Amino acid sequence: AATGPRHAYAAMMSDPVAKSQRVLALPSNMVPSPVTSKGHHCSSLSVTYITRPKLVEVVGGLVGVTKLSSTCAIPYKHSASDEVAANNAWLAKLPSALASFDQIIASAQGKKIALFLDYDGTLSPIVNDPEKAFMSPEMRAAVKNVARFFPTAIVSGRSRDKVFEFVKLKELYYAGSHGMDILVPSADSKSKTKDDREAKLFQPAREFLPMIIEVNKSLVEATRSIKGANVENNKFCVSVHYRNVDKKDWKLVAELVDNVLKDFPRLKVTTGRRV
Ligand SMILES: O=P(O)(O)OC[C@H]1O[C@H](O[C@H]2O[C@H](CO)[C@@H](O)[C@H](O)[C@H]2O)[C@H](O)[C@@H](O)[C@@H]1O
Repeated sequence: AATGPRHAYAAMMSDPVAKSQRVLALPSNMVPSPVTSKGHHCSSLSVTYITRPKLVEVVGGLVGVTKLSSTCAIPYKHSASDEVAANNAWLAKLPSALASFDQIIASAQGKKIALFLDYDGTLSPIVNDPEKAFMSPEMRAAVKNVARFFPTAIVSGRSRDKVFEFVKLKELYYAGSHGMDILVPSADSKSKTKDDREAKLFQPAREFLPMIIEVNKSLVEATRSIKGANVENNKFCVSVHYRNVDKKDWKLVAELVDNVLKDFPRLKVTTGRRV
């Protein structure tokens, strides 16, 4: 198993026909683990073999649906040229992985593969109401399919429960609250040890929960008078949405948030898409 990947890679490099026919040897998990019919779990090392065409088919299927989802985004309510410029600068710095798909597949040969997916704007289109950011059945099927071959995680700023409510796939890893709430999927029910069977939970910021509840309350109060502002409790973090706020009040929303945060010096403010 240890030398398999290197041999497969060498074969593909030296033989052009092999590029489309030989198998890739892929260790099956981020953490060494056997692959079961129901997913991945952590107990011993094994290798999953997947052909290059299959790899392209599986990951390409997901990429295809993701492209559809990305282009379905509802047009922004407030168009602004400075925002377009900022977006272009961001894309220049971090070009879309979708444009380099072939390159990614080529460099994946013989490597241990795990998929980390964002939810909003990746698996679901951006919409004005965060409660309605639904995933299409086609996207769910594509994610389910890749998770059969690779450990697949969804990393989101949302609460883990909320993401699961949208995605509904038990075999995935979920990292909610920007990674502060991680759930490792439970293993096959036939697993020998109780530890193996139970899903594993990592919540390194648990001590901050009372503080987050308090900050959520203060933010709701502070933004109450701003039409269109919406506070979303994401368990270990809080989002203040301004997508539906009149553009002239965006600065005010930012000031109100900063003002509340002065009382919580241990918390950090980050920004996202109209959030
Ligand atoms: O880091 P992310 O996983 O991308 O999370 C960032 C925020 O995602 C969600 O908001 C975004 O999607 C909404 C639904 O399409 C949209 O209305 C909003 O404007 C976007 O910012 C989520 O609702 C937030 O809590 C997250 O902070």
